Amino acid sequence: MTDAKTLLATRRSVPIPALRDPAPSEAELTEIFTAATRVPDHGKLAPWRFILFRGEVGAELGRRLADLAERHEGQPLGEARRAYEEQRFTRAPLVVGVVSTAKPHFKIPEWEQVLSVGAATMNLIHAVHARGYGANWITEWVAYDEDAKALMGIASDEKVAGFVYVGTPGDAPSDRPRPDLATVVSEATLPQDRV
Ligand SMILES: Cc1cc2nc3c(=O)[nH]c(=O)nc-3n(C[C@H](O)[C@H](O)[C@H](O)COP(=O)(O)O)c2cc1C
Repeated sequence: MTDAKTLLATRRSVPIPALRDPAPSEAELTEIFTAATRVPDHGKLAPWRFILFRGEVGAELGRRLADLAERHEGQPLGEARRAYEEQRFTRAPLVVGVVSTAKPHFKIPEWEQVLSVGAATMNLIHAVHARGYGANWITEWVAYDEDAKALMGIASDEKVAGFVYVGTPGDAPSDRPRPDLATVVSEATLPQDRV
């Protein structure tokens, strides 16, 4: 298990084609989802849920999403595009759909519920990486298309936070530039006195 300091300092997304078998075991997945659901959550609403896409169901959903894309676009998909859509849930050993179930609440702002799904997604990713696996958080059109959501069993009042692709990384990915802290961190200032 990678220690927390190293994990936070070094984690980065693994390109999806570099995510190979094996996926985390079922016992590891239980630990990973336990970590993913251990997040700040104002009001203890658990305003998120997780869907595992893998195996034959993942393959069949990919085929149906390819058909849906074709219907939407009104013409046959090219060979490469069809393969891409069909392999949406099989190009990594496991894809976790993270769904926001945030809704209006008499006390807890919906915005705070939405923030909690981001925290859950990031905890999921860190828990995956801590165990030596790799992850990549993407969305793409299927996250925003109501017909695609219905195919994936996601209600119209739910939102897709992302699809987290999970597997064993091949090569370590090179890093990418990170923000200059001076541009994003500042001391609070007092308001200017107005005359
Ligand atoms: C909500 C969300 C959705 C994203 N969707 C995509 C996507 O559809 N396609 C993509 O290439 N990257 C997407 N990204 C960015 C990837 O996660 C990207 O690999 C990542 O930002 C790289 O940074 P990292 O190395 O720190 O993980 C998304 C990121 C977030 C937070």
